Amino acid sequence: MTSTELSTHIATSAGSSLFIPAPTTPYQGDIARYWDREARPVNLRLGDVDGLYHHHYGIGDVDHTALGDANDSTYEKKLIAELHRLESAQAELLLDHLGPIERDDTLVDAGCGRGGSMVMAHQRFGCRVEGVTLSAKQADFANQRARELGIEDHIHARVCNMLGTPFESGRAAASWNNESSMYVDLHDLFAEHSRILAVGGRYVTITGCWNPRYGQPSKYVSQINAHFECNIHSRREYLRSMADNRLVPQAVIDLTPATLPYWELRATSSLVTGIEEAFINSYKDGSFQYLLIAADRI
Ligand SMILES: C[S@@+](CC[C@H](N)C(=O)[O-])C[C@H]1O[C@@H](n2cnc3c(N)ncnc32)[C@H](O)[C@@H]1O
Ligand SMILES: CC(C)=CCC/C(C)=C/COP(=O)(O)OP(=O)(O)O
Ligand SMILES: [Mg+2]
Repeated sequence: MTSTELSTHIATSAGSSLFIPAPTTPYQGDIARYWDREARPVNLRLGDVDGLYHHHYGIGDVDHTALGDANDSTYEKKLIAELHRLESAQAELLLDHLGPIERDDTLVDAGCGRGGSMVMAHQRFGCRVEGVTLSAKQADFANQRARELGIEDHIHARVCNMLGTPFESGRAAASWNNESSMYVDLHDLFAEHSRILAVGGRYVTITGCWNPRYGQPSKYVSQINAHFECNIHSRREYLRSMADNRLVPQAVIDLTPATLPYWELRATSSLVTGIEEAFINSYKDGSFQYLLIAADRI
């Protein structure tokens, strides 16, 4: 039994397991503080559009007819709605790859943020969704949104290290990391997903990863790491760590071309955060890729 498994979950019998949380590190304390303090307009203004708050990026073609004339007084509002639509389209694509999910299934969102993807998953499948985040502020926000929507019986966010969750082994029908895998060691991560997933369950991640064909992380990838205090992994590490933990890829989709229109539109908005050029340049020079990987737990 790996140290992660031992420190994570000492099961005595169903329902009476003794849960010992995975150790947290000073780094995870910093990440918790980052997200507790985060309040960027680019995230809050987009979430205000329909109450789905995301901390991930968009995919798909920009609907320029929806934007209208850039000189129109309503243009900024339409641009925010369009950026948000593209971010919600990204979550829809992730959900498309979870496979057949029943109302009595349980899903796990590892690194759930303010819970936008959790709400979308429940609205699509009618199932239960458990989310974990290091940020108490995010967990509270997500649970408040669930109460406002009257779905608090179905979705729940908690402060918990995704490397050591309290969830029973082999019970999750599907689980995912939506732009949250770059904060943890992938072997530890996929060992925990492999533990909580049912045999035949589905794991999905949408992530940015550095491209081994480029050679090493580029300066743009380093800028993104510094901006978010994260540690972007290579595409090779994802596939190797999955294989070592009984996760066999069913689909690997390069979403790089699909995310560029979002970034090019975002770079024209008043909500820029300064990281836009690093994403655009790294996608264009091939050093960075935006991938969806869907894998079966065998
Ligand atoms: C970029 S946000 C993505 C949020 C969400 N997946 C979404 O798509 O909106 C990254 C999330 O990962 C969470 N996170 C980072 N490291 C974590 C860890 N070790 N355990 C649990 N959550 C973690 C952060 O708290 C944050 O909620
Ligand atoms: C693809 C990669 C490597 C992403 C890193 C993880 C991350 C911080 C995503 C966006 O969060 P956000 O929506 O809070 O960021 P922003 O403020 O830029 O919109
Ligand atoms: Mg954002």
